[in-house]
Amino acid sequence: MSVKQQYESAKQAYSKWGIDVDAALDTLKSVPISIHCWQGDDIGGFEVNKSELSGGIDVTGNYPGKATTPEELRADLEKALSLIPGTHRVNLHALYAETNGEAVDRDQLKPEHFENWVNWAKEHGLGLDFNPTLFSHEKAADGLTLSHPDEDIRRFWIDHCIASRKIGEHFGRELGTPCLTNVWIPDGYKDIPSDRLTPRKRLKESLDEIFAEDIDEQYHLDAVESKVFGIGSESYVVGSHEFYLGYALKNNKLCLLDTGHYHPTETVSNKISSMLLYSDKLALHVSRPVRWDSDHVVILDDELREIALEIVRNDALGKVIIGLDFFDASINRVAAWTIGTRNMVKALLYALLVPNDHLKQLQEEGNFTDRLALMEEFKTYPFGAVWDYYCEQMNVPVQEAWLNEVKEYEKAVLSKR
Ligand SMILES: C[C@H](O)[C@H](O)[C@@H](O)C(=O)CO
Ligand SMILES: [Mn+2]
Repeated sequence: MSVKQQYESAKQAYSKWGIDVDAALDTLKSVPISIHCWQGDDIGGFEVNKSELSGGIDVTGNYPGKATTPEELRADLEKALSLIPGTHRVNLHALYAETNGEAVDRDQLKPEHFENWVNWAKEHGLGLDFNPTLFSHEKAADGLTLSHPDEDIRRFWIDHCIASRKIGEHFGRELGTPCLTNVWIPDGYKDIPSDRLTPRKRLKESLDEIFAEDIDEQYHLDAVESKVFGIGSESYVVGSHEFYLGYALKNNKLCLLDTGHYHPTETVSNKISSMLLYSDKLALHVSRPVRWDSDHVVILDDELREIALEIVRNDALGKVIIGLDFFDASINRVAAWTIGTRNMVKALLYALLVPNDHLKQLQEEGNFTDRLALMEEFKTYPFGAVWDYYCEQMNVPVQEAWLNEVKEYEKAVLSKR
């Protein structure tokens, strides 16, 4: 049977439950995933005075062929994007600035340092998102930035974040789609603090300065990302979940939930509905923590499906901004992007093909037997046939055919680096 014939047969199975598969695919096409550029070069960036990766995060593995120039990184992203169905976005960090060999410190960064990225995004019809980089820098050597006791260091990072918001606004104006600029800081302590409040007060004051200027939401959105611990900040993180939840609600900012930034049995899927009762929008960094915030490539596991279900069944596709955050240097990096992003899109498709309203009704009626039975049966409905058809329609390889393309790219391009 052809992909189309299998699709037609799958459509019939879903139509029994009133699910319009064609409409689901139309919806899916309109959902952008923000693909993080940093999977392509192990969060190295292109700064002239490059520092080692710091901030309590780590990339392990030494698979050959990582991008070492902006041109290589963009070429690798293009390859991955050609294997992922849909129109997506690319998420940049400040350390991906291009400064023509001149050392420009982060507080001095300007939109012009990202012109190549903007032109490239225009050429490929992509939106851009942005992150100030508050790690891998001598002024973050002790793991403190916006909450630092030293005023000069704080000033430097505040200015960097202000500069980053202007860069994000520029992206939004140039590309006609708002840029999400997300602030994540590594600040915290290895051992038990004697004062948890003072650093948090300083962080709050720094954020107030950073966000003092309003930027039109048509071009730019602000997000803040919390964390539970990092390497070297095991006992205390200044920007905890509660800190940013409070800050975001009070100041009309987006909370960004990274799926690797919570206690191991705490799930982001269970937070989305609560948070959307109090904010119009929130943002995600979808990652895969293995025992810690290890940033493994996203797989189609239960939690990914549950996150997608929470977004879809709560009618929140326009409210939850979906970004990815993983970095694995032990496998082909183009494959890592492709696997992780295809899985995110697959999870959304899965969620669109579940009779969500019927299942909600069953719960309201207290019919938990039918609820469980159907939720389980839908796991093996012919979702794969719909996915294959979607890939074919979107002119990207069907099933594992993309892997051969990555292997050819590795042979022709990556292996020559
Ligand atoms: C590089 C990313 O911005 C960084 O991973 C941050 O988002 C994070 O999740 C830190 O743990
Ligand atoms: Mn993150």
